[in-house]
Amino acid sequence: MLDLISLVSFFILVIIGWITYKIYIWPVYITPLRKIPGPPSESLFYGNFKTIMTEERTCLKWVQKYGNIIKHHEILNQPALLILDTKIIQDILLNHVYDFIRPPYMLADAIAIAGRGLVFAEGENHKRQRKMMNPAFIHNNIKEMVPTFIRVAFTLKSLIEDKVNLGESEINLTSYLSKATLDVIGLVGFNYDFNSLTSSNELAEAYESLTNAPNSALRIGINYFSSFIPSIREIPIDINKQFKNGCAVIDRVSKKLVEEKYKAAESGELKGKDLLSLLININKTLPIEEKMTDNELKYQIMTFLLAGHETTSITISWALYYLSKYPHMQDLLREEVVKAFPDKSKFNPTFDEINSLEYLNCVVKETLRLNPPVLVTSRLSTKDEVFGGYHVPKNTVIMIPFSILHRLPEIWGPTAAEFDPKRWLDPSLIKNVTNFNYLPFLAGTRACIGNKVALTEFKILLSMLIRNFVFKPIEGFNIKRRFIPLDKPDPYLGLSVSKVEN
Ligand code: HEM
Repeated sequence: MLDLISLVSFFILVIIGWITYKIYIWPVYITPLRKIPGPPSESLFYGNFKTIMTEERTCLKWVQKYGNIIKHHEILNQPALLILDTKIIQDILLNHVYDFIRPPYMLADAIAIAGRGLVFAEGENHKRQRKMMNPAFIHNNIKEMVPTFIRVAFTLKSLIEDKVNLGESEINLTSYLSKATLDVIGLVGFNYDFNSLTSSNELAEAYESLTNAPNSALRIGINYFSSFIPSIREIPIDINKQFKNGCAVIDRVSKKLVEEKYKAAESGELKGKDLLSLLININKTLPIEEKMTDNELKYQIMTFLLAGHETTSITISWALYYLSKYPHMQDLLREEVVKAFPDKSKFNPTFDEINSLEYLNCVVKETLRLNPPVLVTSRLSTKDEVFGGYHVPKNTVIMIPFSILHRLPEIWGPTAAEFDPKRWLDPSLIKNVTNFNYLPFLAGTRACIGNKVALTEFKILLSMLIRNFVFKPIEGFNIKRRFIPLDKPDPYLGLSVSKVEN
């Protein structure tokens, strides 16, 4: 009996020792990264992760104190690097892009939802998919999407107008904007009409349940550990059941969409200008070794949804938030839009017309500077590296924090923290801005493939709203930021809305 107790005690001591070594002794005293300056860890569980995601001011102080290469601690206290040095960023994102992969944590669920489409493909697989997909995103194809953006913008405008006409002036715009951009990406991405602005839909519901469930500790824990212990997803609890049901709906609907398009392509009838039709038509012309598989094509559907839906609606939300806070900027933008499109019932801009509006362009750039929906990107080094004279071993997690780079006073001046669209017209400031210190769409080989789609869609939806409505903050309604997984207004963007009378 005593022996059994000793054995169990010994076993427990070994486990405690191993955990202590992994999350305390190694990260603090042994890792080669300990020689790199940085803040002390704030928690054995979160490390400095929460601060990095939510406290830009503290991070800016770290940059002043420790420089552009900062050691910090990730979840479970694991040592990692924050990189703000633009030369090193260029190496990671461009010159040696395939030496840095996405870290495995949090990846299993994302891959279960979106598969190894473009966002989650690595190495040669990514190279092949990207080469094949680039032609679908050329200028001329995006021009063809403009009528769809305008059509959805009119539906959005009518629904908000109906509310205002009913005397409901305080409106939750998050829900409208999210539905509008979902409808847009469904139509331009794979010619699928979610119609979510006006009805419910099983794919929209599955997608919503997977991406917008509340951030409980259990959900985050399962999400994190499922990358290392996949069987966690097999435990029969509600969170896992919902997850599996959601993935099953996405799989079934995406498969059907690809099959239908394949059939149309075989009989030579696939004339659609949506991205999936373009991809299938491009795929037909490629040699076998460059072709996308059926599964890869199916994965792109969810990839477009995940990458292109909320990112765009959140950007419009923040723009409206700032414009409601600063009415003179809202007036300036409205003047520009009214001047370009005097008759609001015939708002029908072309791609070139909408992109020629100077102040609108400044508003989108400034919104994406202060509130890039993707706050940070992470990579894992697959080789030993030397950064700024420091040895960085293989398997180091590296974070590039866009929101901090976008607020550095040495680039953006003393008003870096303020929303000021006109800064983009100041040549002395703009000369400091490069592809590797202003990164709302990333840069280099893995930069956002949909950035022109997003910018044009943003401009058309925002112009439609500003042309038709006046937005003001609701007294006493406090809007905060929810940082994870994307930086969005919390609890939602609620604004007081009235009609522009003439
Ligand atoms: C304002 C809207 C958008 C923002 C701010 C944005 C931002 C980004 C960022 C930062 C990345 C790089 C992520 C990383 O590697 O960690 C990215 C990648 C990507 N985005 Fe976007 N995006 C937006 C809209 C869109 C749209 C509309 C689409 C599709 C039509 C799209 C498709 C993609 C894809 C496929 C990738 C992966 C590219 C690759 O790895 O080669 N995005 N986006």
